[in-house]
Amino acid sequence: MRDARHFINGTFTMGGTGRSWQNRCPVDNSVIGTVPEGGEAEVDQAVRAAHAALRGPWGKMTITERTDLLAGVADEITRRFDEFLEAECLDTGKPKSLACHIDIPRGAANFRMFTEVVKTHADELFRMPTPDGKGALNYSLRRPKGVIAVISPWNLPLLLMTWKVGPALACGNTVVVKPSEETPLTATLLGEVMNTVGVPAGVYNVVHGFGPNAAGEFLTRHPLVDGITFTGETRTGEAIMRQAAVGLRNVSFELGGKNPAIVFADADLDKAIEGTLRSCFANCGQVCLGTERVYVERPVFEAFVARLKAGAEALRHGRPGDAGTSIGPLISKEHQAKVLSYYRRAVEEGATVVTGGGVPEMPPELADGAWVQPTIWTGLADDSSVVREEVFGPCCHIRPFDTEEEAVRLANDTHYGLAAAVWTENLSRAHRVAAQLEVGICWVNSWFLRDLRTPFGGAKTSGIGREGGVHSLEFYTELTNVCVKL
Ligand SMILES: NC(=O)c1ccc[n+]([C@@H]2O[C@H](COP(=O)([O-])OP(=O)(O)OC[C@H]3O[C@@H](n4cnc5c(N)ncnc54)[C@H](O)[C@@H]3O)[C@@H](O)[C@H]2O)c1
Ligand SMILES: O=C/C=C/C=C(\O)C(=O)O
Repeated sequence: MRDARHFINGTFTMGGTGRSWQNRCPVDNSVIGTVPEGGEAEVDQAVRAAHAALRGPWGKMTITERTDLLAGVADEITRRFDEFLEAECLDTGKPKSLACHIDIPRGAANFRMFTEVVKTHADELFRMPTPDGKGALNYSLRRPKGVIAVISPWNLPLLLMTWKVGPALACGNTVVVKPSEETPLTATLLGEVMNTVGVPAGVYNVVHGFGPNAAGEFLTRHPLVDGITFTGETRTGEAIMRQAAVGLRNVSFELGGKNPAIVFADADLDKAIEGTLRSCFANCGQVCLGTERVYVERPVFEAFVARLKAGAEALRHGRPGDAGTSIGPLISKEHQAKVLSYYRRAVEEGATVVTGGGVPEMPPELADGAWVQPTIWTGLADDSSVVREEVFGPCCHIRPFDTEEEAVRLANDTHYGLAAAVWTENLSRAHRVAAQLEVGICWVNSWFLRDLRTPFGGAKTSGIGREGGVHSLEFYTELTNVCVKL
């Protein structure tokens, strides 16, 4: 059994609500352990601890002392790599082969990289003429924003949580994290790391619980919270924005997507198939950046569909640690029901099911897991709900196109605007199309290739703001302009 605990002011605690829930592993629906449900009192304790820590040793550290500590956090995550891997795979059921390349290394990298950003970024300076001819100098100072509320989802729990905690702490803030109720373990484990490394009490806090009218909402409404960074569904973002309006707290949102891939006839088809198999099916399709709409230029449409089908059918469901496993379950039985409802709706809306569409046959000991088949459709109308709504499962719809203009129009025909992938060997076309796509991230001949210095976020209803590199500093710091008359 692996029970989770809140981590408040450097101490692990069950809190005082007396309420808890059972954390289940989606591989077989077995109980992993108990998670305490935080309420208003736990959130208040955590936020007050974080607020006090701003004025304690943490707030007095030099930038070198602070970044040395955070580099130590990265080292300690790496030293305890196997424990983080085990915990993440228990919570999510994802293949270890995936988590050991993506989730856990990025957990460490998110701390290491932002120590570099805060040490190396340049401040703005403007020289200003004055009537007396002596002039004035303006320069900007960056101060921590204060207490940051971090609300994170379940699909890449450690990666997405540390993507916010890393820069927030590097900038000198303190944090209260409300991890997804589905994935409490790695956030808890990170509390042990903070204590081992010597990060002062109150700098990193975790309160477990649910969203609406529960720990998540209490946290975003707390008057001592100075900024809210959230990754999750667009509708949750709208709710959090309303909560943040009271007291005018700033928000940074990374939200949903219905991401297109465009495959031109001149693409290297081997690369396009390999990349699209990953973008549609990696993490069982539960990646915000993942592809759910594929547009393929007509001359290669049939070949592309046939090859993607073969690739999807070659994926092997299994336990996270089994050697042949290439796809895990969805996060929960509840999410399985949602994804399967889209599988049914696709058929009702007239789709041709190229492959999948249901639940795979699993051995009896795994039969109660949240498994679904990788699924490919063709033939849906552009306005069908399966083409317009985010499913967040291992599925895509493939549609042919005839011209570059048509492909761009179809790709942009959505209220979302997170990511796109363009597959072409024509350099001019790649640049031309990328410039027209209404997205925060456009990959050309690749997918999920991440340089952590680059701006990351979504256009339209896929987000507000950008994080990454110096863009994270924009959110996690307040600027003071100092004007000095010479
Ligand atoms: N753009 C990105 O970078 C990105 C990355 C990963 C996931 N996502 C999106 O996340 C979604 C899947 O994750 P999810 O199901 O965990 O999202 P979710 O919105 O249901 O939950 C995310 C978090 O918000 C909390 N929450 C819910 N209601 C709240 C409220 N009213 N106040 C405060 N907190 C609240 C939840 O408890 C959870 O911790 C998908 O839509 C996916 O596209 C986006
Ligand atoms: O599921 C969404 C994936 C988001 C990835 C990142 O936020 C990242 O790579 O920083």
